[in-house]
Amino acid sequence: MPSALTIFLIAALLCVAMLLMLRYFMRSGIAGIREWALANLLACIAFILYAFGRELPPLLAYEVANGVYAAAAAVMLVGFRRFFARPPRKALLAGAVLALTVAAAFFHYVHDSFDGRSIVVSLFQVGIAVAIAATVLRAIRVKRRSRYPYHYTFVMALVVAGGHLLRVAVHLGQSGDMTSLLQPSPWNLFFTSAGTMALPALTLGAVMMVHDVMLAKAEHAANRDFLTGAWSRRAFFAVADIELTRARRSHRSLSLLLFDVDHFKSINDRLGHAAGDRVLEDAVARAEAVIRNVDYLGRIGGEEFAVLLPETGMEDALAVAERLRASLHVPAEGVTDFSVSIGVALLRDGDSFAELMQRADAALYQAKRGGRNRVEHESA
Ligand SMILES: Nc1nc2c(ncn2[C@@H]2O[C@H](COP(=O)(O)OP(=O)(O)OP(=O)(O)O)[C@@H](O)[C@H]2O)c(=O)[nH]1
Repeated sequence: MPSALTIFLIAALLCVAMLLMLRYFMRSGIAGIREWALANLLACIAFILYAFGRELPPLLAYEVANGVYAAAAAVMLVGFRRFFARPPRKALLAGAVLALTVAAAFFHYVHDSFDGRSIVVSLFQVGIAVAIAATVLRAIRVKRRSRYPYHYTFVMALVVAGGHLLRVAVHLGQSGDMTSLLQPSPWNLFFTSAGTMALPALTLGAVMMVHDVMLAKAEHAANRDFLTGAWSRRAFFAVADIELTRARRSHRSLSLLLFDVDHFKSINDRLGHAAGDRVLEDAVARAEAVIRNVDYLGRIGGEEFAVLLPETGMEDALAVAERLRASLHVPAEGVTDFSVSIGVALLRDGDSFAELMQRADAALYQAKRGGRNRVEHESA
């Protein structure tokens, strides 16, 4: 059976490995990574202090080791809070770490009790683990591509909390039987090995979450127009293909709006390219507010956009188009006044997406010829 000393040293090395891995992810600039790295560094120091507890002065082996380990857990929590853009609550956590260190010192100098020290340390860890679980739980409800990293971290935090509660119960029930962290008793070895794995296990969850964010960012960069955030032309055509197949299979309607900013060239010429860019950003932001979140808004060309409306017939599509036209024509602060012309087409049996686009484009052309700032639909 390995000794507690060996377990602490292996755990310290594992924290070093986690630290080196987190160093790689640091360049992503994602919030929280620095704190997770610091937490692993602190845990590594604490494990070394615990490992050599018999050789070191008691102040280092007890108060400093427990204080540093508590700080590691608290900093881990700060990392999760920063990752999810929540206030880090550093002052509160620093106060809690200080209180834990004072309590550990009390159970050393005033009333020397290994049970007492173990119980306060474990209760502190329960609090931190529950706070991590609660922080991650709020984020689980957000729609994501993969929920696994968040579920994993949530469950792992609860397992850590459960493990520490069990340790509290064992210490309460076996008062006096265990006298040191380095004692080779089965319970002690179990809690040492499981407890030292807590921080690395939570770090794995953190790294999976970082990876998930990096994937989401890459996906966004690949599928979204850089200026406006609308679907890029390529991605829009890809989702349109999927929606077309779905509409055919379910015999549901599918409509397409094509809209184009009127006299956009003259906006650029009069006010400059930056003012033109603001019009495009504003057009997308306001159009997003008009359409449903099941609709797709894509930037098809320079100042031309398309909106795909699943399960929408001509009458409803025309109503959406009119709402869109009217809402974009309202002057907005910081953006020059502009209007859009809109062409509307409805998917017909046997249509390809190119044919649907062609008919919407013809309707848009009619709207332009008819005087602009208007909606036209395809001819029957
Ligand atoms: N600011 C800005 N301008 C762009 C961008 N992409 C394309 N353009 C400009 O958009 C203008 C499009 O002009 P036209 O196609 O002549 O259309 P228009 O002036 O809107 O005229 P109508 O559509 O007939 O009302 C061109 O001058 C392009 O250079 C962009 O990302 N930002």
